[in-house]
Amino acid sequence: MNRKILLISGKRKSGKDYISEKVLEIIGNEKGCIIRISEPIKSHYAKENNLDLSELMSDNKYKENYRLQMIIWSDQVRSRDPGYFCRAACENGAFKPIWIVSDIRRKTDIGWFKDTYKDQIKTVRIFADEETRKARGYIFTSGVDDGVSECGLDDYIDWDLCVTNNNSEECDESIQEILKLIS
Ligand SMILES: Nc1ncnc2c1ncn2[C@@H]1O[C@H](COP(=O)(O)OP(=O)(O)OP(=O)(O)O)[C@@H](O)[C@H]1O
Repeated sequence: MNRKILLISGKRKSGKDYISEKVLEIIGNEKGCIIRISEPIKSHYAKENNLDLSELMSDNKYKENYRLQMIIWSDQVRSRDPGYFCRAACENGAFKPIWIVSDIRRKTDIGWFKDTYKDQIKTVRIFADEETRKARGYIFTSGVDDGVSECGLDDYIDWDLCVTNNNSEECDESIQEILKLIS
């Protein structure tokens, strides 16, 4: 199947999930789906450590408590197989023609998608000011915000589209730009 695949990246609380959900609302569930690389990371991690997966999947403190440990554990898995979580995440979207991958964090993620799906890929970077991100609950965490999962794409310049999401006007404009990429 020839797909359109959006790879969405941005710092913590820049609004990756929020914008991905809004784009999906417009595209519709028939055509599109959101793929989260964090899903297989969380489900495998929860299983191994006997944790509550629904709490890990939610946008709350429980997830933040485990974020650093999950990063360390998932890096160990990635060092053996860089595409492991990307491959597992994509199994969830098999039959949909449009995929929105809402949590691209590493050059190895982009590399795996480009190698696997070639010119079906469009990359998007979302920017939000630190002040805005703080208002959304971002608190600098050592080991997370200075690590590769958060900074690995800071120097990536090959984005198909860069957008901002500091307020609802910017968010609406950004959504329109993203939709143009897959029209
Ligand atoms: N344009 C917006 N208007 C109102 N609220 C927003 C907007 N963008 C994001 N938010 C809110 O900010 C919070 C963080 O957004 P979101 O979870 O999408 O960020 P994220 O980049 O996916 O974060 P993380 O990397 O931590 O998963 C959420 O509560 C979301 O509802």
